[in-house]
Amino acid sequence: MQSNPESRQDDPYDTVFIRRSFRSLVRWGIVILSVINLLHLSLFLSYGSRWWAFSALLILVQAPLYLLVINRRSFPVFIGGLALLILAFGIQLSVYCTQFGARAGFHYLLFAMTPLVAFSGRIRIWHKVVLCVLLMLQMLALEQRTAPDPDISAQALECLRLLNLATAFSVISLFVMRHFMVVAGMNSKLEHMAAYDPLTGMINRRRMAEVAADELDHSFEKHSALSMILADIDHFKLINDRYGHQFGDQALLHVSQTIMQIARDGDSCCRWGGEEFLIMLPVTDLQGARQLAERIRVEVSRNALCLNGHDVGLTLTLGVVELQPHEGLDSAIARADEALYAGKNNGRNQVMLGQPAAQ
Ligand SMILES: Nc1nc2c(ncn2[C@@H]2O[C@H](COP(=O)(O)OP(=O)(O)OP(=O)(O)O)[C@@H](O)[C@H]2O)c(=O)[nH]1
Repeated sequence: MQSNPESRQDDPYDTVFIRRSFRSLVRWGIVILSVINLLHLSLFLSYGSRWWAFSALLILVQAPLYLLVINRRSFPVFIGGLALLILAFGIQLSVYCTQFGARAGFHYLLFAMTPLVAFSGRIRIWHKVVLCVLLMLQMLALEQRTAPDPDISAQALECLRLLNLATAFSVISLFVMRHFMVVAGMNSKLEHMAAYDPLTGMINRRRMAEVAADELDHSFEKHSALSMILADIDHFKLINDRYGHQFGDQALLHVSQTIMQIARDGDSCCRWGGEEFLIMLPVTDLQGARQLAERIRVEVSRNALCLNGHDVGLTLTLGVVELQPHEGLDSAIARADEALYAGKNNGRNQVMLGQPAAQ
């Protein structure tokens, strides 16, 4: 069995998707950190504090680490750069808190680290809990800091506190919202993958079972007719063997497109299996379904596929049934299948009507 080298089988929370999402969050975090550092620098400058020099030094030290984390594809380099960055950030906050006291609110920025810990992939859950507890302890320790003689005015301290508080709030909101959007987007992609055939774009067997159950209920409630067509490409194995699987796939696509063009809006077209298609026709009786099946058959047989300048003809055999009152999906499909194979035995390239269900 092939496995993805990037995914770890023993940890369901560690997926390629989570890792990509985490890296993207880290990139966002770096952009935000750069902006905060610049804001701190300009605040120190505007209030005439000599701490602007420390702030500028931090920017110079952190810049190469940003590049290391942003550009590297190798995990050890990425995680090493990130660890150094987090260490530098932790030291930065501790120094600021020691210098200005908790009143300046630098420790609030530690809150903003929690989404990064929570959304990371390779760290196990209990390691994340330990990291969050460590963050909390550091925050509580910094919260106790007092600075009787900060090198800055009370007004500047208040500005710093508001800036740090607003930053922590914004970063958490941004990370959580961004992660929600990524997860929601991924979820709808997965739902689509679970319901559609990637080659033809038709709904798959799994989704068709749900659609058919709804159609059965609806036709039962409204006492309306409901029919189905099971179509199978003739001698498809021969086509694959003679012209190759790629051409076989092209043939499947061609037939599926013909079916979808001819079917009406309310009809449901499904790739039922390898070279089999199931079409559900609400409010359609047996004769209506037979006519539609005949149109599909004629259209497919008329339009040959071109391969290296040669025309390769395709034909379909189709089994058609109208569902009988209280008949289940399995029974109707079994009747359509019988009709289809009767058509195969009768020479193929034809539409066969199913026998009525045994009462
Ligand atoms: N290219 C391609 N071939 C497929 C796909 N799915 C199934 N097949 C092939 O379809 C062929 C079906 O062959 P059979 O079931 O023997 O039927 P047939 O050759 O069409 O014969 P009749 O149905 O009796 O006319 C097999 O060779 C499968 O490998 C697919 O997605 N792409």
